[in-house]
Amino acid sequence: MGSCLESQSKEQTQPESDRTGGGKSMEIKGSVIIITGAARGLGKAFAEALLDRGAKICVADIDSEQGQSTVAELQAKHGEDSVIFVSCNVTSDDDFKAVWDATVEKLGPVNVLINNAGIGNEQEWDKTVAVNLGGCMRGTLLALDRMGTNKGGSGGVVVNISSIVGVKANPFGPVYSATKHAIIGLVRSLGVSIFHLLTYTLFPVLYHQLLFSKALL
Ligand SMILES: NC(=O)C1=CN([C@@H]2O[C@H](COP(=O)(O)OP(=O)(O)OC[C@H]3O[C@@H](n4cnc5c(N)ncnc54)[C@H](O)[C@@H]3O)[C@@H](O)[C@H]2O)C=CC1
Ligand SMILES: CCCCCC(=O)/C=C/C=C\C/C=C\C/C=C\CCCC(=O)O
Repeated sequence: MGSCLESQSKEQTQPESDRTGGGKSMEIKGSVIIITGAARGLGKAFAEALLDRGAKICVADIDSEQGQSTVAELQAKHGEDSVIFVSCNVTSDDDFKAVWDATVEKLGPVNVLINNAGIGNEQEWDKTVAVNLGGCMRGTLLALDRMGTNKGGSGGVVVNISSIVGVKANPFGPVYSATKHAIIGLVRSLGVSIFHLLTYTLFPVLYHQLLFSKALL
């Protein structure tokens, strides 16, 4: 974390209302947005809503078949230049960097990263930590490196997807719940210590999707 906290003293004097990194208000139209885990579910819904508002989207997902199918569907509605698919396992530094580079090359400089990819495997708990928490940490630190005003970037926005069980206990899924609590700790701590980017956390409650349906069967 050392490098991302460089030269914070100047930014710490910024007023709370001016923490977009670049100090500019956010315009969705024309923004370039990477969404992890957007092949389906909530991530796909974010992509649809943002495309409707004029953003350009990179769908970054480990499921290439579903990701390509989703992007074909979205391109049919919004055009080939508006949305791309890049294969990405969020537990891999190399994959994340390749997604960033491909997005810049095909869509332009990135303005927003949405760390949405998540799993709920309580048995293989280390995988759940690696994807849910590791994916958010890796993406947030990469975004700071690529967009941070302290690194010569223009600033930007990172949105990390937590959950209602990130603020409430969930005895049926303690590992999943712990990762969602940790995401809030990450964003809270970044929010008070560095202003090179604007960071948000979302707390969805329940959205019908495949994995959750399977978990209930
Ligand atoms: N569905 C819900 O009601 C809620 C969901 N959430 C959170 O929202 C996010 C999305 O959830 P859903 O859309 O429901 O899940 P989903 O299971 O429908 O979609 C998850 C997506 O992430 C992808 N993915 C999984 N592992 C990956 C990896 N290692 N690298 C890249 N992509 C990977 C999957 O291929 C899939 O496309 C998750 O972080 C979840 O914890 C939070 C609260 C409620
Ligand atoms: C009352 C439980 C509310 C859980 C809200 C939530 O975060 C739901 C997420 C659903 C899917 C997320 C994607 C992958 C995780 C799969 C299952 C998680 C099951 C939730 C749990 O074990 O806590």
